[in-house]
Amino acid sequence: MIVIESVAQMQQFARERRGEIALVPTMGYLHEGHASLMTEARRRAKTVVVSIFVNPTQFGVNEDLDSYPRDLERDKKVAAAAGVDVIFAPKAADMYPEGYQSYLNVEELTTHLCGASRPGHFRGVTTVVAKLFNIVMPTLAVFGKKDFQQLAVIRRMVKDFNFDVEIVGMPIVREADGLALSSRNARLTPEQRIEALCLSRSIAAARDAFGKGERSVAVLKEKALAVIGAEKDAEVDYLEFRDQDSLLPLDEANERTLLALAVRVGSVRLIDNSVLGEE
Ligand SMILES: Nc1ncnc2c1ncn2[C@@H]1O[C@H](COP(=O)(O)OP(=O)(O)OP(=O)(O)O)[C@@H](O)[C@H]1O
Ligand SMILES: CC(C)(CO)[C@@H](O)C(=O)[O-]
Ligand code: BAL
Repeated sequence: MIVIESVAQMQQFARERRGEIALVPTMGYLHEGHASLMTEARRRAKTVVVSIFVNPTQFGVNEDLDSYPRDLERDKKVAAAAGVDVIFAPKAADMYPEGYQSYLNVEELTTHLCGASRPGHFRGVTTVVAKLFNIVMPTLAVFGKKDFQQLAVIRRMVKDFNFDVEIVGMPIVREADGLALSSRNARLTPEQRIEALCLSRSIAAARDAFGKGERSVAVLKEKALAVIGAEKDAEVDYLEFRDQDSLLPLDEANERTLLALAVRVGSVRLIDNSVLGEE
């Protein structure tokens, strides 16, 4: 495994391997969720590139860019164990040099859910992912369904801008107790780590009621919110039942309905989701 920091060197490497590259875009502090994406990339392509870049353009001014966990030495071990060929870890000044002024935006899908809570976030995500596609030149890129809206936005961008990249979505990897793996979990205190279970437990409550035949979104929402309301340090950012394609609100739930939520546990904002009719 090699580590490439320079954009120009990465692009040179990609030119030589074009047609056989799978990309796994990440912000680092790698965990088993990321490893599942790397394993899928390894299965599908001859050359696997993992990008590690805490992208400043997707963070709002009062967000956690500075406190976002980083540890390249640890990341190298996780990536090597998953059979990764290249870690691409560029510097912000190389990705956004002086004079930089170009952005890509998906208009409609980004107005909902995380896009509403984090204005400008998805504009930063699509911009950096488009840049990564041009630098790494992958034939396929693997993303996690934990960031369900991000995956939908990227699929839209690829379609609208005719990127010649296959997008692969992978299931959410969870701890044994149900908490979705996330780099930000590292910032939870032991007490908050227990409270953070309210995300997956609220999903379980809604799924349970749905399984018993409840279809009213108002009732399902009340049941899911009650689980989070019982926690001292947990504050709901949003908890929504949406059409999984348009992300628009619904009154009646069905098998394809997406339950997506973002909850602040102390100062740590966590997300989770589930499609009601899926495992
Ligand atoms: N638990 C998980 N299961 C599957 N995929 C995941 C999981 N966590 C993250 N991913 C995916 O890994 C990719 C990189 O995500 P990122 O580096 O932001 O990790 P993260 O753990 O989601 O961090 P954050 O704390 O910012 O939520 C994304 O495609 C994301 O959906
Ligand atoms: C896709 C991504 C790597 C872009 O910075 C990021 O949003 C993430 O880690 O999900
Ligand atoms: N996984 C999404 C990256 C972010 O929260 O900025």
